[in-house]
Amino acid sequence: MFNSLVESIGILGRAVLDSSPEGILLADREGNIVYANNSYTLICRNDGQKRIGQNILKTNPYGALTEVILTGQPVFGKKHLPPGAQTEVLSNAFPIHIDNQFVGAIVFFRGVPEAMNMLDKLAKAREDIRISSDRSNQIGQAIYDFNTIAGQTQCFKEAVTIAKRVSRTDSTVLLRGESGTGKQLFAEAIHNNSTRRYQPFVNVNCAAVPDSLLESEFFGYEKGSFTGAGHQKIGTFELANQGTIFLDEIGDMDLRLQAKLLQVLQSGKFRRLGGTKEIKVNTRVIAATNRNLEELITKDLFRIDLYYRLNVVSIEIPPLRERIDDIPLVARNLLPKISCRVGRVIKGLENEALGKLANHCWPGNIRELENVLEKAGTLCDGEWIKADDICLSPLPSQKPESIVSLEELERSMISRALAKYGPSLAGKKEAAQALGISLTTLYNKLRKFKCD
Ligand SMILES: Nc1ncnc2c1ncn2[C@@H]1O[C@H](COP(=O)(O)OP(=O)(O)OP(=O)(O)O)[C@@H](O)[C@H]1O
Repeated sequence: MFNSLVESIGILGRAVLDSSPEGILLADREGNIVYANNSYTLICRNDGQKRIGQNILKTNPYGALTEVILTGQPVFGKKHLPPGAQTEVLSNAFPIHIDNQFVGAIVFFRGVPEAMNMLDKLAKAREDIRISSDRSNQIGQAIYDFNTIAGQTQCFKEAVTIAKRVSRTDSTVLLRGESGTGKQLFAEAIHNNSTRRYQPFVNVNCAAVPDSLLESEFFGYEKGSFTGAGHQKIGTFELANQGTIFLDEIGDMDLRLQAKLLQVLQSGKFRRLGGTKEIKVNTRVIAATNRNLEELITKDLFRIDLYYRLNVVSIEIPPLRERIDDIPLVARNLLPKISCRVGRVIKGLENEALGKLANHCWPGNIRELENVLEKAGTLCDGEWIKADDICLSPLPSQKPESIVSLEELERSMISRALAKYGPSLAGKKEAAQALGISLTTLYNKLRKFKCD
């Protein structure tokens, strides 16, 4: 068995085994060592040639090779100090079969420090993969550019002109306008028209992330910095480095974080939570709000210094009711999107349908128009939307002289107040105050009208 196994290795087999950086020992089925490669000698600092002919069951009764000889089963990741060796090794050993006959076993091993080093590299590679997949999940895509923003009315064109101008600079921009007017669209278009367009565009909705998590969302954290921080997290400011961060609903940010944000805007530097290293970023900031920041300042809900810092260039996006003439153009622009959503081609709107849209006051702006058209596209039976396909929520301003029920009036005022102040808790508080009712009453009415 001894000689036949040695012969079976052949010249090529020896050359291959000798070139391996792993230590290798081969034993026949009785445990007699028939081969040791060069790396065996280097790793164990023990002459491999002297081991040939020794029986592994006697010389190393607890090693991986012995275990395979005794059980016929492979052994993985066994840590062990071989006899005569000066360092522990980490071994994988396998049985060898020829013509279905168990003829012996082979062990591959590395010195533990070297194996640990490889495990470290593996862990690092895993972490790199996790971080980059985290990044790709968080980095949004800026799709829109100025060609896709529809609007021909004077007030709208003025907003677009300022946005185009500012896109060529690195200035901080504050986009203002009611909910659904297209602030996000403007932010994307500014990024895509800037020299940063091939860099990340990262979108953070300050109202959607709980205050307690917003800080770590912005600045990231180090592993172990708090219970549950099992790994390092890169914050959105760092993810947006060289690119643009879009801080949507900035008026809903909590005061403590406003102070931190101001500090970062002033210095361009921050530390991850639990971190000691200062991280410097070159991130362009575009903020947006549908709240009245000046009013929030008077109520001590928004920092005046942050306001000045953000308000370097302010762009007011007009509500749709102030650009009713744009409705045919905007609706036409929305039709390809609507066609995709409803699953068939909608070619356009009949004139009567357009007239009906022009008589509405659009508290939800273009987002509301988009929803109305989607519903109409679903209901219409041809390729053209008719007036009857259009369902608008009843609003008193549709026809000034028309009389509507008190319930309709109430519903409409609530939806206007929410469109003005936003759907967040802070927005609802303000809406309730403006409507002269308590927050609880507002919630009850929202439940009643099923519009919460
Ligand atoms: N000029 C436009 N042309 C075509 N579609 C538009 C236009 N402006 C906005 N939209 C569409 O209207 C919807 C609302 O736009 P967007 O999200 O940018 O509004 P917003 O002002 O950021 O709203 P919010 O304050 O609620 O976050 C989006 O689906 C957007 O694609």
